Amino acid sequence: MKPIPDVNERIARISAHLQPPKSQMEEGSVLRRANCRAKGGAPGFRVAILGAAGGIGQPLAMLMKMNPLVSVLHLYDVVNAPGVTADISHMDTGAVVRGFLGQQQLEAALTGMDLVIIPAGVPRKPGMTRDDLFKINAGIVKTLCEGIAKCCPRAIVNLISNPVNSTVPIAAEVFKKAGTYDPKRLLGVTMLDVVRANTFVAEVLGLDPRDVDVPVVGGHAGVTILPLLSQVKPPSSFTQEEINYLTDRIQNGGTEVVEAKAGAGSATLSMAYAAVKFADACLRGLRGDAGVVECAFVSSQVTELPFFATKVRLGRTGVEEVYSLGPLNEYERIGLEKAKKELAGSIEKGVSFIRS
Ligand SMILES: NC(=O)c1ccc[n+]([C@@H]2O[C@H](COP(=O)([O-])OP(=O)(O)OC[C@H]3O[C@@H](n4cnc5c(N)ncnc54)[C@H](O)[C@@H]3O)[C@@H](O)[C@H]2O)c1
Ligand SMILES: O=C(O)C[C@H](O)C(=O)O
Repeated sequence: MKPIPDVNERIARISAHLQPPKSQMEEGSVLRRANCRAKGGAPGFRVAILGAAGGIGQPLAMLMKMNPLVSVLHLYDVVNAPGVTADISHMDTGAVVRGFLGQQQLEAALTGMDLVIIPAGVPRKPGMTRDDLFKINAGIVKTLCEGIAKCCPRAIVNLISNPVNSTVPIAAEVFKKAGTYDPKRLLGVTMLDVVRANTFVAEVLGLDPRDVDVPVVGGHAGVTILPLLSQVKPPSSFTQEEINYLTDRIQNGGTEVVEAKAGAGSATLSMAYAAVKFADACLRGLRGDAGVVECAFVSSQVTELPFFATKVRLGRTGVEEVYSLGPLNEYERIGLEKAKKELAGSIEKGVSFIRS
């Protein structure tokens, strides 16, 4: 009897025809593949998830395997990647799945990727702030971004690991050091704040959440999460009591889940949903779809801070336009000042982690 090849070997054989020529991994490859795709020729984009065996990583991997824009899905983790890969690879959807375990396989996981999604790192427990995760997650994000700079410097990066307000500046500094920084390609994922805001506002208004659009700006921690309720679509008015309730619930949505999970981690399922919604928007932008607009924490000139979350337009090169805040009411202006004060410190902490 012939020996049975391992999962990666079998997947590698099946998918050998999907490997793009080396030249396609360079600049312009995204455009060429997207153009092919529009004609029904090539099968889609190459996506890596770093931290794929985690609470977010697993459902995120499952949902990305279901995304028709994805042709190749690389699942990297320092533990359990083979099991998750074997499991996800049995789904009868188009994307070919490959698993990568441990630091020595990081480069293989990253080579040729169009989009890298990073949910690697430790989550909060009750009583902790997101900043309490800095000590561990800063180093993890640094190492992973060094790999990206080396192996897929043109990839779009979706950074989920907390504290996002500091990990995005860390990633930017790593890329600057490597000479590969493109601010249009680095995005901190704040989509869960928008998802929550849409849900909670819809509850108050008695609407279907799918019909509600709440811009959430600033950053991704406590008072830096600033919902702009004056700009809700469809246009709506709220009592001051509703504004206080909604702002507080949106700002503390993460803590609500951390406390409910009572030590077993933070939001994973709603986060995987939000991450896929955001990644799908990035892929549609890469494909060349018009009018793809989402909120994200990006390099920005909207305020005096170097990074800020606002609505951005996503396109073939990543963030193609960063929208301004629009008209704010007095309540939101006060919230903005508080958000900026806290954000400034978190951004500086991330920058100094790499520079000093
Ligand atoms: N941006 C957001 O809105 C948002 C929402 C929820 C959670 N998060 C953050 O996402 C992160 C992950 O949360 P989780 O619940 O999935 O945690 P988890 O502990 O369940 O999973 C994290 C995974 O990362 C892996 N990992 C650790 N070090 C790694 C490394 N060096 N390289 C690759 N993988 C590594 C772990 O093995 C684990 O599988 C946390 O920092 C959490 O705070 C962010
Ligand atoms: O709250 C957390 O620690 C996780 C995440 O940032 C969230 O908003 O759910």
